[in-house]
Amino acid sequence: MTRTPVNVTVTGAAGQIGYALLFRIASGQLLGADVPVKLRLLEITPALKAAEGTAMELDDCAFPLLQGIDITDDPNVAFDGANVGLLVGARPRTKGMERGDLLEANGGIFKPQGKAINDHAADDIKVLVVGNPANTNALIAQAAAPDVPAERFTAMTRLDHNRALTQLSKKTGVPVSEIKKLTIWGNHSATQYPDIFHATVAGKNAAEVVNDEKWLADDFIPTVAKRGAAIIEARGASSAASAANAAIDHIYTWVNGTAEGDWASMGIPSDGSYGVAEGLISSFPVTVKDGTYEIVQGLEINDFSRARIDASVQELAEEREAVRALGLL
Ligand SMILES: NC(=O)C1=CN([C@@H]2O[C@H](COP(=O)(O)OP(=O)(O)OC[C@H]3O[C@@H](n4cnc5c(N)ncnc54)[C@H](O)[C@@H]3O)[C@@H](O)[C@H]2O)C=CC1
Ligand SMILES: O=C([O-])CC(=O)C(=O)O
Repeated sequence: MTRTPVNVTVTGAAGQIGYALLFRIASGQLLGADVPVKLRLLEITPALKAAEGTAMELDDCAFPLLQGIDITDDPNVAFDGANVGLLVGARPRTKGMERGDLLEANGGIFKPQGKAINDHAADDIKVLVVGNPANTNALIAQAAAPDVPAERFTAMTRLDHNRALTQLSKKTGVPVSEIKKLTIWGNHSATQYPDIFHATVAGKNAAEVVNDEKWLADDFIPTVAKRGAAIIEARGASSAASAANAAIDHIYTWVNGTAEGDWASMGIPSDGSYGVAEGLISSFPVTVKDGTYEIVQGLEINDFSRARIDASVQELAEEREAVRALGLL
């Protein structure tokens, strides 16, 4: 194999998403079946031993594409030469914590990681933030990396996109493979807006096929937006394999492109499109070609959608103000 390996850095590698993610990266599902990878696992010091255990298991898979594993608790080492950064490790909210406490705790994680990316990553670095609150954590990391093009910092809403695909498939009886152009707008939070008005189901407009605004407002949207909480309730732990799967989908799409006649949802820095304040990392419909994404332009936004997009964007603006007040931007 002569191709130069791609350096993939995963933070929070010993966590539950990390465990579901690393084996798929090493098997070629992140970048392609012919792309060799080197893994860099970043963890906090007390979790290094667990990360070593995962690395031992990776060794034991004898993946032909896996050309090395480094484990470290130093972000400067973890991101040295990184081509892809999957920022999964984050401080989850625990009892008694206010949102502001969470933003502050995560600032302590994403600011130094952003700086390490700025100082050490490869020129083509692509960053996906998974750790919550993903959009605002991405903003913190981006702000700490002024030498990296801002558009390289993205946040994950692909899990929401995939959840919406399945809910729509169940409602219409049409397989997910025949559902296109669905959009998640806004924040990866309960305010997100899954939009089917431009989606197609077996070639027909999805909203017309469904023809049930009550289902849309009272069933579909809350089911998708609150799915994370429903998984925690059912499993006793937050989504892990589905989150890892969405991270794989997000990067695979970013590197290999969207299919003709379809688009994906990505949390990306707003250029002001669709009235989303510039600079906020908000989810948009995007097409991707040659490793570059573009916001789908010209979609008509009806009143139903407008109110919901605005509410989620308002929440993002408030989160930005909160981290700004904490000196994290
Ligand atoms: N955007 C999305 O759609 C989703 C986001 N998430 C979020 O992903 C994050 C990770 O979830 P899990 O893997 O289930 O959590 P987890 O608690 O199992 O693992 C997190 C890992 O991050 C590590 N970590 C903490 N601080 C770190 C630092 N400074 N550097 C490197 N590693 C660090 C911890 O030691 C731990 O091993 C959470 O914030 C969760 O809310 C989860 C599901 C979906
Ligand atoms: O809700 C959570 O804590 C995990 C998450 O982001 C999701 O499953 O969408």
